[in-house]
Amino acid sequence: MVDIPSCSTEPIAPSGRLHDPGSPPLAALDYFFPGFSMLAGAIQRYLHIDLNVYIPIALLAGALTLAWSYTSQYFLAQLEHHFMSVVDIRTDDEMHEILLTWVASQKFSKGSRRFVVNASRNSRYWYWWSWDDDEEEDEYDENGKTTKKKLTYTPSLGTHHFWYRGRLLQFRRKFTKEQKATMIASDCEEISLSCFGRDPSVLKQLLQEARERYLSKDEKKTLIYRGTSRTGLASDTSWRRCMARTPRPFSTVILNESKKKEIIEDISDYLCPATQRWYANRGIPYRRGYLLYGPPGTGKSSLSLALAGYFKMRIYIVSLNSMITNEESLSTLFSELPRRCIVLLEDIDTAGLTHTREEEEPSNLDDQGKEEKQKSHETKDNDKDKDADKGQPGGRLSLSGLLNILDGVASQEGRVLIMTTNHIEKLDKALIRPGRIDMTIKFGLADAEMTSAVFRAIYTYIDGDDLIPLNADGTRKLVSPESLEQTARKREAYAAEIEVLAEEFAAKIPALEFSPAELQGLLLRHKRNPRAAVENADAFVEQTRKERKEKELREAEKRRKAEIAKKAKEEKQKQEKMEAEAKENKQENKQEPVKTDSPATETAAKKAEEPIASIISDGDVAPTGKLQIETKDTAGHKRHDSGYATPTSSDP
Ligand SMILES: Nc1ncnc2c1ncn2[C@@H]1O[C@H](COP(=O)(O)OP(=O)(O)OP(=O)(O)O)[C@@H](O)[C@H]1O
Repeated sequence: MVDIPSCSTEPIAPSGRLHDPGSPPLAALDYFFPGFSMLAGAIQRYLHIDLNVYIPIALLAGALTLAWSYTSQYFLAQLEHHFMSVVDIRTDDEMHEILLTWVASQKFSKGSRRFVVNASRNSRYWYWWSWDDDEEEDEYDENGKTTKKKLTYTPSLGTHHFWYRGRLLQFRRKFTKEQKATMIASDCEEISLSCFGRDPSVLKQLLQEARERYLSKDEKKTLIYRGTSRTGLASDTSWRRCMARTPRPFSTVILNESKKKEIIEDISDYLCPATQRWYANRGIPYRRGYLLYGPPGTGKSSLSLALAGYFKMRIYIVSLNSMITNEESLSTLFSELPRRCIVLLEDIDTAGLTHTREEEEPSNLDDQGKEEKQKSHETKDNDKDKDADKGQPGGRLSLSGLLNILDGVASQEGRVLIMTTNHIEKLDKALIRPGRIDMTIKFGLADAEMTSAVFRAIYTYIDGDDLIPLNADGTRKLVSPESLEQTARKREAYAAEIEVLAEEFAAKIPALEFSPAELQGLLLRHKRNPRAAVENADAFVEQTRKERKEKELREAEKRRKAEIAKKAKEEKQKQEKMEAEAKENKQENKQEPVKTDSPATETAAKKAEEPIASIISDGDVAPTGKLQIETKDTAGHKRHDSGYATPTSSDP
């Protein structure tokens, strides 16, 4: 008879002996993984594998791996520290963008097995994955349909090696742990470049090359930067490149030609190196300011962009209406400006900057008056600031804050400052005095000349347009392979027709009623059919007037409601005050009854002691039914104790 141990639950040793469940390894494992010894027994019984033998080996292998990982990391860190050169690039520095753009164009990046792909220019960090802007744009076939859109790639997180000028370099991309919790993913990134050897010159060469390529690529573009905050906090503002645009030709801005010439000559003269010396020799701060004012949509921003394109300067835009704009953030932004650039401050009529210094220091007040006025202003300002402070740390920008920034050390000399506003009348004289604003340019609603110019600007044929003259029905058709002569004749006829239509259009649009932007809106609705635009001009005028009237009515209604609410509030406050005073008087009268020979005061004192019900019958009680003391002033107005006068029947 063979004794089969399978019915036993005891683990067995390879020798055929049962495992001792109390053996140290099993006991320890059982402690951490309850039921492990049962599992080990079953494996041994059915698979004939003794875990008792393998576990120590596995543990040893694990320990060795761990030790290797730590030691290799340590040695690599030491190696990097002593025998490698490393350059770290900060996320908020423009170099970050420059390097990633360079990396995106490299072979190793395209051949990377783990990578980031990007197809959209609208991606927040599209420039990380794109080198050639043209590459990115869609291509169109002759029917105007998109045919293809190139994808661009950069290596994903981790370490990547590549050769540069015969040297092995290392590109590392990683997330920083501390930032992960507070920032969005792309902002947590850190990148570094390293090379073997203690001489970092190859890294510097690479960075220099990347920068030069980047700048040469942007040479023909207008770079637009905006003051933004990554976290939405004013304390975290910095300039972010938001766009690289094909420069807007100066001729496309519709403005008085002599004015345009004047601006260009003024800025050219200012930017000339000799002028800088001239300023320096005379100790005059080397800066120049321009104020563009006028109704919305009349071309203020367009002119600023066109100037940036014309003078090949970057434009840095910050809106003073923005929630992130306060003294601290604006000061930081100004301190980060390059030497030569255009700074566009939009909406300078924004709240906080609209009270004038004249209000604070009127010349016709004596010293005491000035002091009182000043005090009342300070209180007002404090209240304003307090209100603003509720919304954001640091509060809103104040006038003196802005002036400090414009004149202070943070303001870069050599920049062209452009301020825009819709309400020049609201601006403090100090803000626009010479030295801060050296030239003021007015933008107005479209007159007949401007209207026809807007029309021509939209419909004039420009080389490179893929559309050619009108069909018989007034629409334009796509280019077909025609003889050059024929095309030229057609273009001539088209240009003549556009001239006539422009005049017709201008005749239909009432002068000084619509902004160029509004007219452009209408024309863009019919961009392939100028005749339709002319035909629809009357309807546009009617419709826009109607909409404006409705808007005005809505706003008037809103104002009326606000007025009523304000009055009701005031009334309530007045009444509360009267009640409180009446109560106070009553208490006083009770405590020390008024003793006087005057019959009027006696009556009043008697009335004060009378029960309220009897007074009500006299009709001399405040609407709440509480007691009021009434006298008459010299003009015959009844005066309640609150001090507010109401007309009596004797009033006219
Ligand atoms: N004088 C102009 N010349 C050429 N285009 C104009 C002109 N005025 C307005 N436009 C067109 O109208 C649009 C809005 O113009 P823009 O942004 O320059 O106006 P704005 O005066 O800066 O307005 P806002 O005060 O609201 O900022 C643009 O697309 C621009 O092309």
